[in-house]
Amino acid sequence: MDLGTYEVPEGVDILGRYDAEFAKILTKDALKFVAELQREFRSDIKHALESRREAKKKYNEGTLPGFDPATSHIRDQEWLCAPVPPAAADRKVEITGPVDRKMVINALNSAAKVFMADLEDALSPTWENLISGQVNLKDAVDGTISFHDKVRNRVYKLNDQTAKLFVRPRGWHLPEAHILIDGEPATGCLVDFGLYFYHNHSAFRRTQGAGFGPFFYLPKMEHSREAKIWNSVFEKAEDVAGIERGSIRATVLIETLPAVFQMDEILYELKEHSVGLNCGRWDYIFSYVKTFQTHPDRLLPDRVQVGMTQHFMKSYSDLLIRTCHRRGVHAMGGMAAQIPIKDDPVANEAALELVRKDKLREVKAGHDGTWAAHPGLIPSCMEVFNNNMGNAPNQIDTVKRDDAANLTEQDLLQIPTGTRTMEGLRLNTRVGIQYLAAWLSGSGCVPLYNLMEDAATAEISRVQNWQWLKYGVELDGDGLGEKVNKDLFHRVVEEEMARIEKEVGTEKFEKGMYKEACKIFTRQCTSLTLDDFLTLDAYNYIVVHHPKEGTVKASN
Ligand SMILES: CC(=O)SCCNC(=O)CCNC(=O)[C@H](O)C(C)(C)COP(=O)(O)OP(=O)(O)OC[C@H]1O[C@@H](n2cnc3c(N)ncnc32)[C@H](O)[C@@H]1OP(=O)(O)O
Ligand SMILES: O=CC(=O)O
Ligand SMILES: [Mg+2]
Repeated sequence: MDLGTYEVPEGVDILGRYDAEFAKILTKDALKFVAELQREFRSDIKHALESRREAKKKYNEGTLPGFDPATSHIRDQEWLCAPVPPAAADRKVEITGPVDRKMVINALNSAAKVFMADLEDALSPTWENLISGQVNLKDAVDGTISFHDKVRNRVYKLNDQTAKLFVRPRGWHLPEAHILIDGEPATGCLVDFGLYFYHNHSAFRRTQGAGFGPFFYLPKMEHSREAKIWNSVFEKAEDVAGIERGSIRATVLIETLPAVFQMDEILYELKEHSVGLNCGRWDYIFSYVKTFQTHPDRLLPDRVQVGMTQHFMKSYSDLLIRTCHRRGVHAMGGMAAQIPIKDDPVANEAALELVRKDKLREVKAGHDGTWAAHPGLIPSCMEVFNNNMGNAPNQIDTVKRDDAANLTEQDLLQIPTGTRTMEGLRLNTRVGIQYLAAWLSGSGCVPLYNLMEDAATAEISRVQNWQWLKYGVELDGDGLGEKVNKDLFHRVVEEEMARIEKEVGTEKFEKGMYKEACKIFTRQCTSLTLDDFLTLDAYNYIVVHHPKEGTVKASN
């Protein structure tokens, strides 16, 4: 093999930068496994994405999402998912975060029960982030990961006790443009899953999973047919690795509006591989707007007013708990957006109190665990769950929530109450542009105005602006009564860009990607038809091909 080139199997091309560390992940055999997954499942994935487009067309024509009469037998009959593996029984608090080396160590050491290593909402999917992330995950599973912060002369290493690792690959819609398989970009999540599984299944099962694993989180699905593909991917991976059926376990995020009507069906498809569902509340709100993009009677109030106590959000969480516990698996809660505020103890305590309140609501409702965005939140979240669950690892058998069986389609779709304001429009714009600027620079999760912002929260800002513009809504909550139109929006964009420059400083503003972000965000908010995802268009700006380094073909 030439120095500086990846050795690839037939039909695979690598267009990303060569790096000797990356080559330990992008081995010929690992790439062969990814290519096999791609070839076996590409037509199913294509069909699933086409079905999403057909469903969107129906919703745009006025149909409301709902339970599918054709699968009522799955909802009505009694059946159980495979028993929860002992290694994943206690998931009271799960920390999430991108796969940055230092953060992986900090998350594993955080005293959370689980670390969800995120290749999705919290990660900008640059080649560097993704493949160095795979290096970090492998070193983490091997137990050898370390990091030397030279500026602070601090060495990071794993504690004796660490959180259990779950990995969240990208959603089905995202391509991996640096890896071509038979001339086409690979499916991002198959690259993420395939590389991680290939390199880590054996060590994970030995050291973390007590014979089970690896463990995954599966994002942004809209229908059980997508869960069926994942189940087949898992079966194929188990066969290739020669491990028992049901070794791999996954928690599916219920974070699209169509999927809330498919929770039993999704668990059914993944019956042998399931370890529960999770309330991905931020994408869920995004999906509510997206699903009802052409329904002016279902506009949301300001983003900050759409909390978990709104009837449609509470109904979604209650039904998720009931469904999971009926099927014998975890019902995981979601992410509070507040993070520690370093320089203001009073504001910090107020933020912590909001997190505690959110977690108390979750545990009392019957959730078995929750998400935390930052290590500083783990003690408070853990305290709330321990105080309310005692020594039990979960509430699967104790809080059945049969009362939620009566929740209807109307409950799940009920329009949230609240108002729309100029400040809501401004905040959407300011946050959307700053988040996108960070994402284009390689950071997929950032603190903005003392809240965590990631791809899911930024999506809410984008689609809400788009919808308010499309319907010229009246901003009725601040007494100003302005109607949103293009002139107003362009003025807001200009003023918010000036505010951002003032806040971050001219030097950072000029060096950063703010102007590019503003262009993309403004285009997406004002386009005739709504883009499905902010990150699909933005992805084109972070793809960096290195054709000169190329790849060297090797025989199979
Ligand atoms: C909608 C959804 O999908 S939610 C799931 C996706 N979102 C996430 O995963 C959020 C992850 N969280 C984060 O990325 C960060 O906490 C942010 C961006 C929100 C805040 O970041 P910052 O303000 O830079 O954090 P801060 O400076 O307070 O960090 C302090 C320390 O905690 C560490 N830290 C902060 N968050 C995390 C985390 N989630 N995992 C591991 N370590 C973390 C930092 O690395 C830093 O470590 P150090 O003291 O050793 O240097
Ligand atoms: O992925 C989680 C969400 O809230 O979105
Ligand atoms: Mg999400």
